[in-house]
This record gives sequence, structure tokens and C-alpha cells, in this order.
Amino acid sequence: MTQSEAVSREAARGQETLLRTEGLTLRFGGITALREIDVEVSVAEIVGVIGPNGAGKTTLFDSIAGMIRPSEGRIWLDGREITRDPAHRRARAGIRRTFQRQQPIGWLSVEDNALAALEGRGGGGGFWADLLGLPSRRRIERARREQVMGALEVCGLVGEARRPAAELSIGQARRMELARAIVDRPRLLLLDEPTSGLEEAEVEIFAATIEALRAATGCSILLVEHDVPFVMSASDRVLVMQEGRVIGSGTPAEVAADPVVRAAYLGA
Ligand SMILES: Nc1ncnc2c1ncn2[C@@H]1O[C@H](COP(=O)(O)OP(=O)(O)OP(=O)(O)O)[C@@H](O)[C@H]1O
Repeated sequence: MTQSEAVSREAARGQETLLRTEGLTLRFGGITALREIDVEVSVAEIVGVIGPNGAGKTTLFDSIAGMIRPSEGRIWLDGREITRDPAHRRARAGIRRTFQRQQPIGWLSVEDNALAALEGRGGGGGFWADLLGLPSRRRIERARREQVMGALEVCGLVGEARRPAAELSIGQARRMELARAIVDRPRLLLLDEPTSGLEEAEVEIFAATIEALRAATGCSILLVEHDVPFVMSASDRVLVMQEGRVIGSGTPAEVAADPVVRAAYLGA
């Protein structure tokens, strides 16, 4: 990234809206999991979502990623309405999500695990190019390897590239999952409890990694987490959910001082 790109990204941050939801409501039979949720995420912004169990955080993610359709409300990505788009079309538009439970391919190297995440995009040149190892195929292969190494670099895993994924520590494995999610440069990344089960030192590394990711790519990040100190330190803005509603939002300092949030969630 050049300095002028970094400057313009900084200027865009907090101004240009990437994701917007309006009146998002979702019912599962008699349960209302989301109630009129209005969310905005700017370009290169990190937004944390916290709230007690059952607050609707995962349901919010699922409806943004397109896994479930909202009962009411609308969603826009970069000004284009995506409310009715299926998950694969939203993925193509640049939305990626990680899951609480991950499934790396243990016997493949870290590099190949990340490469496998790109496979769905096709090798280029089609079957015959693959079979004959045509120059076009080899060029594309090289470009993809470079893309993978870029993702591993952001995630601090270049030194582990050749190791089987099964040998990684839990913190490294979590960052490999992140590398798989960012390898084709998403615009909006939805991270579902990325630090659960990690030790404090690994949580700090993970926080530094997503900061590096945002700085290097301008990616926006929406983050669901139970680890409140991590969310408070990693996020530009925090949304607090309870019973399907957003009951508070603002900078981490504003949220921490909000009496409604303190009474409802932070236990103060
Ligand atoms: N597929 C479903 N069918 C019926 N009810 C559901 C379904 N998914 C979620 N719910 C309900 O919707 C509400 C919100 O659940 P959700 O999983 O989004 O909460 P959460 O904030 O992510 O909780 P947690 O922190 O425990 O993951 C809960 O009452 C839950 O029981």
C-alpha cells in the first residue's frame, strides 16, 4: 500500500458506509431474534457486537451473510441492496464470515489450506489448461500463491506456511482460519467469536492481526465476541445487543460509560 493510499483510506474511514441495515427483524416461529436493527459499518471500520447469550448476535451475522432471510427490513452493501441476494452472491460481492467451529484440513500445509480457500474461484483456462499445465494456468497458479503468501503475511504465518495445519497451536490455527477468510480480499469480514478458547497472549496477537489486516487492505470487520475486554480494545465502535435489540452503541469508552448498557449487560 502506498502512503497516499493509506492516507485516502484513513480519510474514507468513518465516512464511507460499506454495510447498512435498516429495520432488520427476524422471527423464528414465536421467537423474535432481531427487532428493527439499524447497523452501519464504514469502510475500514472495526465494529464489535456484544450481548448476553440469545441476544441475536449470531442471527444478525447470519442475516448479513445471507444464511437466513430477514422477516422484515433491508440490507445494503456499498449502496447496493442485497436483502434478497443468496449467500454465494453476497460472498462474491465481498462478504466473508468465519464460524465458531473451524474445519482446517489437518494434513495439508498451512499454505495449501489457504490455497484451498481460493479453489472455488476456478484455476483459469479450464480443464485442458489444468491438464496440460498451460502457461496461462501456471501464471494464475503463481499469482494465487502470491495472494496466499500475502494473506499469511498479514496473519503472521509465513514461517508456518509449509507446516501441516494439524501441528499449529490453537492461536495459530485461528489465524490460519483468518488467512483462509481474507485470501481473496473480502470487503466485509464477519468474525464469530474468533478468540474463544485462546490464552491472553494469543488474544493480543489476534487483535494486532486484525488491526494489521484493516491497515493493509481497508477491510471492514464486524466482530461478535463474549470477551468484552478484547472487543473494547479491538473495536472502533461497539454495538450492545439484548433480546434482539441494539440497546447501546458508540465508541468503547461511550459504551462502557452508558448506564443502560452497564445495568443490562456489564453488571454495574
Ligand atoms: N434456527 C433457530 N430456530 C429457532 N430459534 C432460533 C434459531 N436460531 C436462533 N434462535 C433463537 O433466536 C435468539 C437469538 O439467538 P442467537 O443465536 O442469534 O443469539 P446470540 O446472541 O448469538 O447467542 P450466543 O451468544 O449464545 O451465541 C435466541 O432466542 C435463539 O434461541
